[in-house]
Amino acid sequence: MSLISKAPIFKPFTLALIQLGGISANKADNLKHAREKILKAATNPAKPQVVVLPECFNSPYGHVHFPNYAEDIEYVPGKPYDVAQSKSESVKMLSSAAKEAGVWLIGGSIPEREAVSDKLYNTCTVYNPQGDLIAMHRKVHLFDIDIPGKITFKESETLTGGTSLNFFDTDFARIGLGICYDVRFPEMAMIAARDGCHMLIYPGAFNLTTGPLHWELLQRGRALDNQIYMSMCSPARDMRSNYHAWGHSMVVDPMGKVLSEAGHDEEITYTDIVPKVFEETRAAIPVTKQRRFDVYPDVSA
Ligand SMILES: NC(=O)CC(=O)C(=O)O
Repeated sequence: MSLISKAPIFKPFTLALIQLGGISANKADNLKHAREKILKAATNPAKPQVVVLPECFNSPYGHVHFPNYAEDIEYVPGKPYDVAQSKSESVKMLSSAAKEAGVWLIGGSIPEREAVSDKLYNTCTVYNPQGDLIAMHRKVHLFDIDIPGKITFKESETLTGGTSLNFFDTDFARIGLGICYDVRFPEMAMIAARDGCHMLIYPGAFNLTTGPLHWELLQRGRALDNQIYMSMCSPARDMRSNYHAWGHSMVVDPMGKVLSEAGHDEEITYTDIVPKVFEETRAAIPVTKQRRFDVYPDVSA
């Protein structure tokens, strides 16, 4: 018997992706700017129910910065979390912004320091419209790449990979979480889909080498393989920073069609998520019912 609870009935909703610009070395400025954009997104005539920030929105992106910006969150899954007692100023801001805006908020990611182990993680926190912290995801797969002459990046110099897969339920959908490089690991998306997720949302920050080649391809691949909605939310590109984010925050439908795509400057996109497409795709191309676990193993089992 599966321990996974029944997913909520999938209903239409609107998703806002905040492709945040101007992320600087000043954390207070980053938090203030993110808060303004959350409230701006929520008051848009599109009336989004879910608002998303990008990966590493409160600090410059780079392993050397993580220790200096890391915050102690102390969230225990399944246990109530008292935001008023939180040691994390980013959690406090995100919680109050979600409450004021009255939206589900996927708070991008921030560097986290777990006090008991002194380990650092790249961590996404999620809030309901009452401002409660209801889910957390620590980037499972660390971004360690070396493309000669192009880009070398080693998150594992300072970070530890998370050890759990995570999703959360709203009143209208089950949403799976990942962060950036996690999208390269199809098993994670496959397991989320088999666990009943209707959509995957990954804050991310691809770069000018992998972005043009892989950003869209990976999202369309994950969407199509699993017949699921898929979205990634990037920071805006800043050529004065050390890491040049690709931008192009995106939403893809279960047929693999790109529904919205930002440019590379600061921008907020609004996209309607429609259950009909999810259901029609699965009915028309019944791969979800044609798996041959007598021939190959079920990685989600
Ligand atoms: N920044 C990341 O985690 C991932 C990335 O840029 C890539 O996979 O390419």
